[in-house]
Amino acid sequence: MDEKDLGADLAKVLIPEDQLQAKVRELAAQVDADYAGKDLLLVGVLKGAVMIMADLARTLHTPVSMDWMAVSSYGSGTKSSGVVRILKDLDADIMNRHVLIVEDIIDSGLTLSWLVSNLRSRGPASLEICALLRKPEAVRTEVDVRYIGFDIPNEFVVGYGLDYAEKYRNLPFVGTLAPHVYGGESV
Ligand SMILES: O=P(O)(O)OC[C@H]1O[C@H](OP(=O)(O)OP(=O)(O)O)[C@H](O)[C@@H]1O
Ligand code: HPA
Ligand SMILES: [Mg+2]
Repeated sequence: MDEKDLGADLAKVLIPEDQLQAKVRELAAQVDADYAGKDLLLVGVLKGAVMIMADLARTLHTPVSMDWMAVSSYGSGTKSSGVVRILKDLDADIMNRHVLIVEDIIDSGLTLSWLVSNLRSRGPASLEICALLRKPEAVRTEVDVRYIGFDIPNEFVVGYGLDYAEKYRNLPFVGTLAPHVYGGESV
């Protein structure tokens, strides 16, 4: 799918597919350098992180294990409810393991700050974050993010894992949603 197939729902392409893939290679090179010789567990945050998790894991040379957590704070809207719920917990015990959380986006930062304190209490050997996208508001949270793909403007974005009401996750690029699709509600 490319820009010609945007239809009426998407306002514009913010990050085209080739830029996403180039960034994945950059992030993977940094992770490879930092975790050489270590036993690394990637923790993907469902469902948004599915694409970045799959692409990052495939690009890494470091052998990794992969586990998933599902938490939800957005429901079907464009605003964080502020309440984080665990929908699916990790299968793995992360005590004494090197853990890298893989996220699609840090928006308000609520999800990650909650997740970091939750996972830290389980005693990992190390705990770092890799997030593909970060919005300006996230800078205000205390979460220390080791690997960042792109800093983006404060617009609601979809594609490459990111949804609006469970749609658009399968777009291979990141785009902004036309305001009429979500009723012009501010993000
Ligand atoms: O920084 P925050 O404001 O907390 O927002 C970021 C989180 O919100 C989205 O998840 P969502 O709850 O929509 O679940 P999903 O990944 O299944 O779409 C996104 O995937 C992040 O996990
Ligand atoms: O901009 C966004 N798009 C999709 N999901 C999100 N979750 C937090 N922010 C966003
Ligand atoms: Mg979502």
